[in-house]
Amino acid sequence: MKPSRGKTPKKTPRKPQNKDPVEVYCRLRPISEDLDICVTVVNSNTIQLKPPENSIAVKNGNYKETQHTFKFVFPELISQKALFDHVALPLVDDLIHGKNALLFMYGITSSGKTHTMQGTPGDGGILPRCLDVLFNSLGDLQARKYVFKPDRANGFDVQTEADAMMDRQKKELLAPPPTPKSTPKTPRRRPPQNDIATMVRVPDTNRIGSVDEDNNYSVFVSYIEIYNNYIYDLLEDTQSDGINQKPLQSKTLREDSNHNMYVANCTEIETKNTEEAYGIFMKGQRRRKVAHTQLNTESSRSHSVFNIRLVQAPLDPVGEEVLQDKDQVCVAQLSLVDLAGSERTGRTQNSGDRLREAGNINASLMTLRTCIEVLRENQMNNFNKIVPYRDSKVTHIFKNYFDGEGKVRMVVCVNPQSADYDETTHVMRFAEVTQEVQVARPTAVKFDIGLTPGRRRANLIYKKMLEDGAELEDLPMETPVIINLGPAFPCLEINDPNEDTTLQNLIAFLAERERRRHTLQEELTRKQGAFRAHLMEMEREMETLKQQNDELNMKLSSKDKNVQRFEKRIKTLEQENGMLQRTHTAYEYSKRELETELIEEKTKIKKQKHEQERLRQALKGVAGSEKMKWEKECEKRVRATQMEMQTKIWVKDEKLRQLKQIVCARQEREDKARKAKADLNRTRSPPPKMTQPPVKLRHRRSRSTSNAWIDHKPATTLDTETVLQPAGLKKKHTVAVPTVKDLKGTENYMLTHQEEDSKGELETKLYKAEVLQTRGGGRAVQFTDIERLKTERPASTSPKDRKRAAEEELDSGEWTDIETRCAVGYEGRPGNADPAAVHIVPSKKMKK
Ligand SMILES: Nc1ncnc2c1ncn2[C@@H]1O[C@H](COP(=O)(O)OP(=O)(O)OP(=O)(O)O)[C@@H](O)[C@H]1O
Repeated sequence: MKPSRGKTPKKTPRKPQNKDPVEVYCRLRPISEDLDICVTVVNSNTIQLKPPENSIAVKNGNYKETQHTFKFVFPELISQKALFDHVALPLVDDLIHGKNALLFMYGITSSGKTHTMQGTPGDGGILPRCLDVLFNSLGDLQARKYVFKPDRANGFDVQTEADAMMDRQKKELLAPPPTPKSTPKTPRRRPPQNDIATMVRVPDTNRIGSVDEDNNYSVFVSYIEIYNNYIYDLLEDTQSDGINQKPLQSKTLREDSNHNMYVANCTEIETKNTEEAYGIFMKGQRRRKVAHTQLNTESSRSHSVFNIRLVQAPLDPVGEEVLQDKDQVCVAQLSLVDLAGSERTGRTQNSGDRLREAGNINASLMTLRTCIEVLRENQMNNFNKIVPYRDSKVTHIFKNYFDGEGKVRMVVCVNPQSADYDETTHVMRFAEVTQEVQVARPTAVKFDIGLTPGRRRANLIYKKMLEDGAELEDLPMETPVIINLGPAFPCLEINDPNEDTTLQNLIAFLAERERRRHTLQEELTRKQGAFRAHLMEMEREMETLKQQNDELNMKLSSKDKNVQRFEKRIKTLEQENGMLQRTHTAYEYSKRELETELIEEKTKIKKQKHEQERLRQALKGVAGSEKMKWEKECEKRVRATQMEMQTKIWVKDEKLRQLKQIVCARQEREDKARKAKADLNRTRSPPPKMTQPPVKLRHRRSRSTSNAWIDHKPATTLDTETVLQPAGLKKKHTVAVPTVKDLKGTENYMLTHQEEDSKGELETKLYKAEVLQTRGGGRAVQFTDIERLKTERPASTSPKDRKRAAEEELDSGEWTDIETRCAVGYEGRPGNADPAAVHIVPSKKMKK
């Protein structure tokens, strides 16, 4: 009989087969002591459910306690190992013997399904233990990597060790350089505290003893999840856009040539030890969709399926390599399924995505229940109803386990708390129905193709002897293990004396053996000869190769030297580069500092300029206002002085007027006498002492310009009827009050002043002056001479008296007053009638 090929659940076991029921185990999870429980363990197979007061059952009047029986009941405190040994270890054994198996966790949310499947680092669940036991059992019976290659149609190709080595080298060359691990942040990732792959794992030390040593094995794993009724490959290498990994694309289900369902283009990774396989599982686990719900902090939102496929094929007759025959490749599969927990949305209070997920989870679990129920009905009543596997991906993918052959086991996880009672009763009902479904018993793989058992061991011994330096001649030529005489003896039991078929069969069998033995012996002899020749040829080749090897070694060492030289050079260049970079950085730094300083200086200058401008404006304002103030003050003072002068002049005019009256009266009396004595005595008045010119000489008007002069005669001046004119001046312009305008056209000036002396005589004084141009364009009057005319009564006046009187007057304050006045010059401004400035020539008195 040919071994099963592609033994993943087969749809068509055509001959009548033995069937086994689905085995259902029940596991209770431990809960807090202060919570009410509704489940009690009756015995190792039975649990009892008691409806709590607030359950729907009680509200509906159903107070009945119910008992449920399972293959085995694991109480709360059962260890992971005990559960594994009981439930999953036989499945690993089956896997090694080429039998398919399906193990799934079922239960409501937060009942301990994931815990049972995955466990904790120190106390692994079913999955890591399955891997441990599998690899412990296979040991060095594993084929080299890539000897078995997935053929992309759910089967496997086999290739020689040499080809496999080529593939390995290619993979190593193409492998990207190791990059720092950056796991994208996606909602699929579990919190790091649960990343148990990073923690210490305690492996299971169990191993299956009955592994066929004349086969080679390879383990392939794949990990998928069914989320919202879409299949995702959790091991798929997604491309990254630099920040995030691209989301996973959903996969489709296909049927292979043996009518087995498989996920198309699903990543299947060949692994050689538990750590590698477990690492792959954890990689997928991080991508699995989990979420926080009211009832479980890390609730699985999808069904997950971890597939372990064990590929095996017999060794060739010499026990060296895998037999190069695809037909002899056997594939068995163990599917470990962690179903998402059913949940009542009323209790979880989910909304949005969680609600949609819950809906899909419940719908797929409902389809599973329906399928199981229809199957059971079909089997019990011999119906042929269509099982709605296709209604959900989770049932579609496992269709072959129920329709084909394989062992199916289920662990029903139960949370014994009273709050879960109503949902737990549903689970119990489903579990009981499932136990009634029968699945075809799988058959163990058997490679009965006439190859001698033990050939691997013989080959190893042979190699060992060669390694130990045994001579070719000493080697046992008749290696008993590499040939055999065909299949085992047929059944020799004879129950009926007349039955001769058995003997005939035996005769035929022995004849066949005889013939085979003969052929084999001939073949052996021929092979020995060929082998010797081959060995000799190999020796020669080996010599040649040794020589070539020496040459290559020489070349290699010279290349090594070159490489070392280049490495040194690279090192030096790197150091130089480093130095340059440091210098560059330092320069960059100082450049930045200087730039900052420059900006600061610029800002300072700008500020200073601004400040200066502000001060200039302020000073301008202050100067303007000061100037105006002083102008006003000057104006005020000038006006005051004018007023004073005006008053004095008025007083004097008044006096003169009174004097005139007196003089007129006297004139009338002394008319005749005065006319006779009309001779005027002229006394030269003492010339004013010039001290310092009030204006700079360069401002003197040129004497050649004009000879015109101003005769300043106040209106009160009395006519003395004497001729008293300044010498040398011709053009005369008489004014009562001179203005700057009057002064402009002239160089000379004369002021006529009259007053009455103590004796009542009228004295007329002529103050002569020069008109000078001032710096500001005005005019200054500088007195240069005084002439005095005294009109006296002839009777009372002697020349002696007149001289004395004149001297007295010279010394009197009156004179001083006039002198002081003569030293004052008025400076006029163009367009301004009043003098703008006064120049004072210090008098004798002042000097003193
Ligand atoms: N046998 C057990 N011993 C100790 N803790 C357990 C056990 N079973 C479950 N738990 C704890 O109960 C919590 C819920 O368990 P778990 O996540 O396995 O539930 P679940 O059935 O997978 O839920 P869901 O369907 O929502 O994913 C976890 O914190 C887990 O550690």
